[in-house]
Amino acid sequence: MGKFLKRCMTICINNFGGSSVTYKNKSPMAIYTQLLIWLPLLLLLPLFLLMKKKIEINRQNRHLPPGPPKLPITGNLHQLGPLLHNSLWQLSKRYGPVMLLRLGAAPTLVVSSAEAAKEVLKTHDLDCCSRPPLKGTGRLSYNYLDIAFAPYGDYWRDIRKLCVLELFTTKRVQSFQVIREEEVALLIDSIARFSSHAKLSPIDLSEKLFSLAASVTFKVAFGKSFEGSGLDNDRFQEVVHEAQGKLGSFAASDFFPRVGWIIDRLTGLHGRIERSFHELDAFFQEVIDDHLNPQRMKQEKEDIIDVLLRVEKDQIVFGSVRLTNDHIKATLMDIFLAGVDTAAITMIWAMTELARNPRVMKKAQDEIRTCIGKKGKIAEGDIAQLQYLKMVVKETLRLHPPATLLLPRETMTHFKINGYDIYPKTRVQVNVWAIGRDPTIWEKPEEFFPERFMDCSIDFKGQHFEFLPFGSGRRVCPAINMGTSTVELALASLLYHFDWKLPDGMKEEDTNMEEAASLAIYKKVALKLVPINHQWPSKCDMS
Ligand code: HEM
Repeated sequence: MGKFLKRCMTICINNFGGSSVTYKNKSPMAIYTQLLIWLPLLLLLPLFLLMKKKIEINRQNRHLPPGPPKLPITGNLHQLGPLLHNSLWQLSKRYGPVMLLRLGAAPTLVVSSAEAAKEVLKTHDLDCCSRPPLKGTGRLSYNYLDIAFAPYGDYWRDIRKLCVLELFTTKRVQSFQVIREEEVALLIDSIARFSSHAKLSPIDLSEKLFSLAASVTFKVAFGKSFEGSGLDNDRFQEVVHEAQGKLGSFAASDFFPRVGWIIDRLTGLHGRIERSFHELDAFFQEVIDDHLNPQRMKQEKEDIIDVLLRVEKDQIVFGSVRLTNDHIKATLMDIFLAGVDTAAITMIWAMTELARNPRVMKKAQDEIRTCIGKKGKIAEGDIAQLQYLKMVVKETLRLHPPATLLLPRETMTHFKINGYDIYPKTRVQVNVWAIGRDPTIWEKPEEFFPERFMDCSIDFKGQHFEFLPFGSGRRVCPAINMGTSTVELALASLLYHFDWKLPDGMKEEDTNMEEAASLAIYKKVALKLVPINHQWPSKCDMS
């Protein structure tokens, strides 16, 4: 510091014309002006240097989580493949369960163990329960008016409370039971017709189950089926799919905030997101207008639009939220984007695992057929008895959670995990897919073995950090009951009514298990199985 002051004095003296010759030649006014310029600098410089020194010391003291070496601009992006959860899993084996990457300009914390997940989602839930502002999510959520992508704050708390109290209560979910039973019955009928006409031909179950999830959601949200809606069913499903694809695709502006938007325009992503947004917006506006039409036939039960319009009309203010049409559309967007694929993907993986594990398939069918008998139809009230089926669903979600990395979170404060410093504005990804395969938690983790959940208290409500298909903490999925109700009823009915065979010549071990990425991770190759109408043994066979 002494040396520094001496240098400053020298500079000053030189500038004021320290040599007697120059000094003498200067007017008092010029000297005064020079003083005015340099004196504050002279006084501030030590302060500036002190601060610089402090920042350097702080930087040296920062204890950041380990992570792979980075390239100058792109950071770690080059180390990631199309299946992000898998690339991150491989990297975590090398760098540990708490790992820091830089994806473009975005520091990203990746958590891959149950203990670290508990730190993030429970101990530090409040420090990191915001969402990063991303290109696709911003546009499709009407500028974050939804629940899933809104940043943490009063607005998100109020809109989430409103939806939990009005849309996702047990009572409301039960009120949609009839819809689920009707749609599942239609699916079973269509498969039964197919199997009696095209004997021993495979059916595309992936397509059937996506349609089922979309039809249930459509009816729950809009109060009528595709057929009666006058909307183009195929186009609607396509648009929902496309929107999910856009949310799952790489947007340069999410990683390079200053220049990324140029790349997104050049690659056409910007235009594709806009198109998806406008098509879905037009669908939603059409059904809202239809609900507002005074000539519309009064429905017996309220659908989701009825509920939201009622809240809008009554001007019920939940905290800061006063609903408008954009809030209703953003909520509908969440229900379609978060609800359709997740349920369909779970059913498809469950049927895939059962097809390549005939022992498990038979055990599940025996349970269902014994409990239901020859009643001919499964009602939602029957599901509570089907304990093995529930274990099958859990085992499916352990190995194939649709949201492999949950939804991205963003930190809001500085805190420590395992002694590592985590700074504000860091993205957080919890790799629940990797945790579900952790050999220190799960014996023979790659094996599909539902019995592991027998006499075991582990469930998926967010309290067991080794099993988090619905997330945990403040941002946990608010619609767990709604999601699992469709999955359980559909699976029970498929297993009750049909025996399922692999297509001719195919062995269990040939089943394709490849994954593909969208907003959720789905089965890449469509699941095709042969349905055979179940023949109940005659009385004498049974004896
Ligand atoms: C099997 C079905 C489902 C699965 C596996 C699933 C999974 C998830 C996951 C992992 C999250 C993120 C949690 C986190 O960030 O910690 C989430 C959030 C969410 N889910 Fe689900 N979900 C399912 C069904 C549904 C359904 C049917 C709906 C709506 C009808 C829905 C609506 C939401 C919403 C609105 C959020 C955002 C919550 C927030 O950020 O506050 N989900 N879900």
